[in-house]
Amino acid sequence: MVLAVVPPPVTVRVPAKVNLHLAVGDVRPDGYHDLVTVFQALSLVDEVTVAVADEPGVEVHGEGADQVPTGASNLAWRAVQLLATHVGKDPDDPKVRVVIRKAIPVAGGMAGGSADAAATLVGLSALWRLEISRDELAELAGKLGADVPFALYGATALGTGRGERIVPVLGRHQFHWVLAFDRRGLSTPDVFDELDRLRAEGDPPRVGQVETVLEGLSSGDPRQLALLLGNDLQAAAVSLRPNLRRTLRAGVDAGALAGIVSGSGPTTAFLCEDGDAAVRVAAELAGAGVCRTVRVAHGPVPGARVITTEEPKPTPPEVHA
Ligand SMILES: C[C@@](CO)(OP(=O)(O)O)[C@H](O)COP(=O)(O)OP(=O)(O)OC[C@H]1O[C@@H](n2ccc(N)nc2=O)[C@H](O)[C@@H]1O
Ligand SMILES: Nc1ncnc2c1ncn2[C@@H]1O[C@H](COP(=O)(O)OP(=O)(O)O)[C@@H](O)[C@H]1O
Repeated sequence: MVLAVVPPPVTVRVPAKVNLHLAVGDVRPDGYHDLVTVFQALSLVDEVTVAVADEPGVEVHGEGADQVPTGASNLAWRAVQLLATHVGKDPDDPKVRVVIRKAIPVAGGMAGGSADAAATLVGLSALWRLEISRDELAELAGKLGADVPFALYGATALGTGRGERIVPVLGRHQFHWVLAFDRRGLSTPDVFDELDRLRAEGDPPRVGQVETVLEGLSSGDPRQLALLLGNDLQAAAVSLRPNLRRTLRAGVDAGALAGIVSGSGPTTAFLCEDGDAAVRVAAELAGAGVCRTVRVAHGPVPGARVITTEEPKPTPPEVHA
């Protein structure tokens, strides 16, 4: 008698990111821009469960689920196909179901789709019991999108190249954030295009040196860090969504130390003095009517990691003669 053991589903928790510093170079021949960025992973997380299934596919629930494709263009599904190909499985019949529970706003500049892809890579590595290092997964992740490798590592990190080359930034200080979600998302390529347009017409502001931001981080003083936050894409995001100017002002009026557009936006992120201040700022910002939803978060937090693996449940015994 042989027991056919189906491996149990694997659930992975994966963080959103904010860019504390985002310096954007000129557009390259491949359409990408060279970046120098400092990512921080925040306690706003998606959860992704991967399971062996006869009916493969992706299900999406939660924040913005109706705006996320469930077919082949879902970034998590592209991660399934890429990893399957990499390890010699059939990418068109991977026998996997992916269930995504979203809290990260869709097209919000917080890398939610990238997070789901990174979580899928980590989940499948556990489900398929692959001997594969984080660095090898990061190589694959970079093929899925510029932001995907960071979601594997989490914490705070320096990103260069397209943003996919990651070096950890050490530090033990926690920072407290308020996040304001806008009513609709913004397309990342549209925001980069808008920056190119603004630069062709004039001279939108450019962020300073990354070294000063790294010093601000290591001081652990949110007041110092607040002075150093900067994002070259902010002018472009505000140009496409002028209402963000009002949101940024409202956050500071509510008591935040500084506000910034997160990545390509339109989510705005407000750095606060401490956790209590963040709760107060969130309450006041929510009452100001300048955004759809407000969340409190802290960072840095770890990257994509498995949170549950139930004991294997044997299927009813199959008797082989
Ligand atoms: C802007 C950032 C900042 O962290 O984050 P988001 O705001 O999207 O979360 C990232 O660079 C987004 O990374 P990601 O969303 O993974 O980008 P990709 O899918 O690789 O690229 C989408 C498109 O964005 C533009 N793009 C992206 C990265 C980069 N370094 N230069 C670019 O010009 C290109 O037009 C590209 O076709
Ligand atoms: N798993 C996913 N979660 C969210 N968005 C996804 C996913 N797969 C594909 N997308 C698409 O990717 C686009 C960018 O989404 P997202 O990663 O949330 O935003 P951003 O690039 O601004 O951080 C969205 O328009 C969405 O339709």
